Parts: sequence; structure tokens; C-alpha cells
Amino acid sequence: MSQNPKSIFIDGEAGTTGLGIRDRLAGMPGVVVRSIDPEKRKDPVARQEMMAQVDLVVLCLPDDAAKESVALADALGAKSPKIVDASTAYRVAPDWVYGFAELEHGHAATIAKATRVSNPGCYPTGGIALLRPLIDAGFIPQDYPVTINAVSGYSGGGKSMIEAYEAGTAPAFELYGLGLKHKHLPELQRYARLSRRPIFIPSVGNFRQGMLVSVPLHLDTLPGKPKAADLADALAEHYAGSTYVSVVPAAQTGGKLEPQALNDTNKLELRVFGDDDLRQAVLVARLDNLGKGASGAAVQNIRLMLGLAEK
Ligand SMILES: NC(=O)C1=CN([C@@H]2O[C@H](COP(=O)(O)OP(=O)(O)OC[C@H]3O[C@@H](n4cnc5c(N)ncnc54)[C@H](OP(=O)(O)O)[C@@H]3O)[C@@H](O)[C@H]2O)C=CC1
Ligand SMILES: CC(=O)N[C@@H](CCC(=O)OP(=O)(O)O)C(=O)O
Repeated sequence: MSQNPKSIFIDGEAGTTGLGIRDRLAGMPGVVVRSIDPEKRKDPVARQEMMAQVDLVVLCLPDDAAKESVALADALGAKSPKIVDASTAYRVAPDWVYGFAELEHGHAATIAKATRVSNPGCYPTGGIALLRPLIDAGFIPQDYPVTINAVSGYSGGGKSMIEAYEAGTAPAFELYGLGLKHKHLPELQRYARLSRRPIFIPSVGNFRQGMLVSVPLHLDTLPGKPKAADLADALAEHYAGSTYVSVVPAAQTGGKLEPQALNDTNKLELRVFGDDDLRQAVLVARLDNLGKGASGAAVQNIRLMLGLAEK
């Protein structure tokens, strides 16, 4: 006999991240997505009533609204559904599990057992994926002065940024976060296991989705003075057997990389570009900010938490 389908409520299903999750869950066996009347989408009573009826709620809301939803779910006590929160509100909170399944061995099993999972930010997904295995393996010291540069498609800024770009009123390209306090720094620092706050410079360009995150390194300043290939080997060893994360030879790209190749997938590609004579390297992550950087990762976490097999 087949099991009852698991029910999911997407709080904020009309937003950029919510729509992406709804599309990915549509037609997935073993899952039913429950919705509320769009006119009541901001009504706490209607949202709480729906939460009491489902196995899992995904929060695709601004931080303050996500906090309100968590309070509504907590007030249900034993009837509270499991929660995946896509906002920044709980990414470094105690009692929440960080939803990057490839963080370390055994972390997917930790997510599978969790009732409160915080979905990572798009930029930290790339930065942590590059840095954490190299810090754990001792190639990069925890107090290394790390700089992270990144470029995102404009969908990363949600509905308002999408409207501005599509109306032609936004610049073709701009750096931002130049106050050095981007909201992703706490999770980047915590889950990369850096003791020194990294410098993080994001940017946004006139393309809808796709992302590159890069970390330049002076190899002579690292312990043991590794070669670029040593770093690539350590990353390949960490991600061996991973469904979504791959370490790709850098030589194939001709010294160039564009950000959109993984759009509409949950994939994350890592490369180590380097010149051993110059003793320099650049680690680069490529992902879809709306895929592995948001909705794709959320669906990966939902599957783990509801015990649903991969397609
Ligand atoms: N875009 C991205 O790449 C990523 C975004 N995120 C995070 O996901 C969350 C959602 O972002 P995103 O999808 O981009 O944002 P959007 O602005 O595209 O969508 C937000 C949605 O939330 C709804 N909403 C706002 N306030 C409330 C409320 N009080 N109750 C119920 N619904 C409400 C909005 O409705 P209305 O428009 O009618 O106000 C809208 O549908 C944010 O926390 C963001 O940080 C996470 C990863 C990546
Ligand atoms: C281009 C752009 O504005 N990007 C967003 C990040 C989008 C994202 O994935 O971050 P959250 O998951 O934390 O919302 C920003 O820099 O604030």
C-alpha cells in the first residue's frame, strides 16, 4: 500500500523563491502542495490554520514576516509542522540546522532529522562550498585574511529588483555591500569556520539569474605552500559521490567563466584556477542563485526532512 502524500504549505508562494519551490514540487510524487486564498496570504489566522494541517511549511518571506510565521508555528506546540526558512532570520540561530547538505560528512542526515532548517543564502552557498573543505583539511588557516568576490543575476534581489531591471531603470552592473556588512557575512564566517571576518564584495549585473563566487589566494602564504592542484584534489575528495556538487577541471574553460550555465538546476560547480609559477590561485563556484542558491536547495532539504527519495 502506498503511503499518504506529505503536505507542504509555501508561505510566500507568490514571491521569487516561493514560485521556484512551487514549480520544483509540482508533479513530484509523494507530495501535495496546499495553498491559501491569495487574498489571505498575509492573514496570520489563515496561515496558522494551514500550518496546523501540513507536514512542512517553507517560509519564502522577508525576515520579519518569517519570524512572525515561526511564532505562529511554535504556538501550535505538538501540531507544529517542520519548517524550512528561506530568509536570513535563522541562519546562525541556535536550535536551527543550516541547510547546506554537503557542509560536512553526516550533515545531510542531521538535516533529515531536524524540525527547523534554515536555507543558506546564495552567496554563502558558493563561498562555504569552496572554503570549508580547505579549512577543514588545513590548507587555509581559520584566521586567513579571506576575500570573497561575487556576481549575481538580478533575481537575487527579489520582486523589486526584478522590476527595476526589467523596467530598464537599474544600472548594467554595480558593486554593492561596500559598507562591508552584507547580511550574508555571519553565515559565511560561521559555516566556513573562519575566525577572521572575511571581506565580501558582491555585485549584480543585467542578467536574470546565475552566479559566480570567487576567492583569490596567494599560495605562498598558505601553510605547506600547496599547488593549485592540491586544493582541487582536496575539494574533489570532499565532494566525491555528491549528487549536486562537482569539482571541474579549470583548464577546460580557457581562463573564462560565465555565470548562467547552471540556470534551472540544483548544481554547484567548483573550480581552482591557478599558476604554480606565479604562486597564485582563484577558487570559483558557479551556481544558479535561484537553484542551489535558493529554491533548489530548499527542495533538497524538504526531501531530506520528509524522507522522500531523490528523483
Ligand atoms: N531571491 C533570491 O535569490 C533569494 C531569496 N531568499 C530569501 O527568500 C525570502 C523571499 O525572497 P524573495 O522570494 O526574493 O522575495 P520576493 O519579494 O520576490 O517575495 C516575497 C513574498 O513574500 C510575500 N510577503 C511579504 N510579506 C508578507 C507577510 N507578512 N505575510 C505573507 N507574505 C508576505 C510577498 O507578497 P507581496 O509581494 O504581495 O508583498 C511576496 O510574495 C527572503 O527572505 C529572501 O532573503 C533566499 C534565497 C535566495
Ligand atoms: C542581487 C541581490 O541583491 N542579492 C541578494 C541576496 C539574495 C540571496 O540569496 O540572499 P538571501 O537568501 O539571504 O535572501 C542580496 O545581496 O541581498
